[in-house]
Amino acid sequence: MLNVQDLSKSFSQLLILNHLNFQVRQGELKAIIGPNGAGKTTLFNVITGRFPPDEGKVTFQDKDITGAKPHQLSRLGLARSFQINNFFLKLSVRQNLELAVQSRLERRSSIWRGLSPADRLEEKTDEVLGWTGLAEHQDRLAQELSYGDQRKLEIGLALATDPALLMLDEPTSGMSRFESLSMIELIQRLSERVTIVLIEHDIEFVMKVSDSILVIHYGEKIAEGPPSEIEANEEVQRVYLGGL
Ligand SMILES: Nc1ncnc2c1ncn2[C@@H]1O[C@H](COP(=O)(O)OP(=O)(O)OP(=O)(O)O)[C@@H](O)[C@H]1O
Repeated sequence: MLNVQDLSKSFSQLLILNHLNFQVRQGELKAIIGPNGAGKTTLFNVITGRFPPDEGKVTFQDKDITGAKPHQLSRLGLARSFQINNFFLKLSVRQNLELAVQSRLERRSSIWRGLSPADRLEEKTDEVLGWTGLAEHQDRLAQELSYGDQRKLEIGLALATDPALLMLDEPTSGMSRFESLSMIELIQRLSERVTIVLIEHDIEFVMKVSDSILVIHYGEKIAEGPPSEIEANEEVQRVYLGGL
């Protein structure tokens, strides 16, 4: 589904991504881990068109998306959820989701089986509220949500565009243990219906949910494989995990 080939990126002559290669298969949950400053967020930024790469190529569903802008990627079915709040604080949860659904419906009218536009909007918004577990909060203003629920709303906004691939940057960061557990449960549920690439620091979580893990260090791939292989990899233990 996603193919990253020989991707490099420097800032001020400092090499942040160093000839990275990896693939994400349809249906897989791939985690990207590595120490602070390893280049994980930069990798997301380059894949999702925030910065162009210096070298290399990214293809998504066999289309070259190197340097494509976020709105073009969203149209193709690649959505990214941010660490920052990307929604309207003074609109309700439902209104925020409706705006995101609307932008997608205008482009994907063929999949909606002859329902009226209002019914389609309602159906899809209800679906996203159900997936994210936010139905009971749908009439609350986004600013009134707990931090954990705001992060779920972020994911809901990405889901509202019906992505084939969802990219999540540290979805549990800053959360309480309780909020993290609820987020982990959500991501496990979502991974049954959408391909996910996840940057995450919580190793226990990563080991539990991932099909495949990519480990980067100083912008280079040092290991890639299923959790059992990563856990047993000596270089990974040395540079990152501190002996699992
Ligand atoms: N826009 C930018 N301009 C200059 N340097 C940048 C920019 N973005 C990132 N960097 C640098 O690139 C390096 C990698 O940062 P990045 O945020 O990608 O790492 P990370 O692996 O996501 O780290 P963390 O786990 O701490 O979030 C850092 O040294 C950072 O200062």
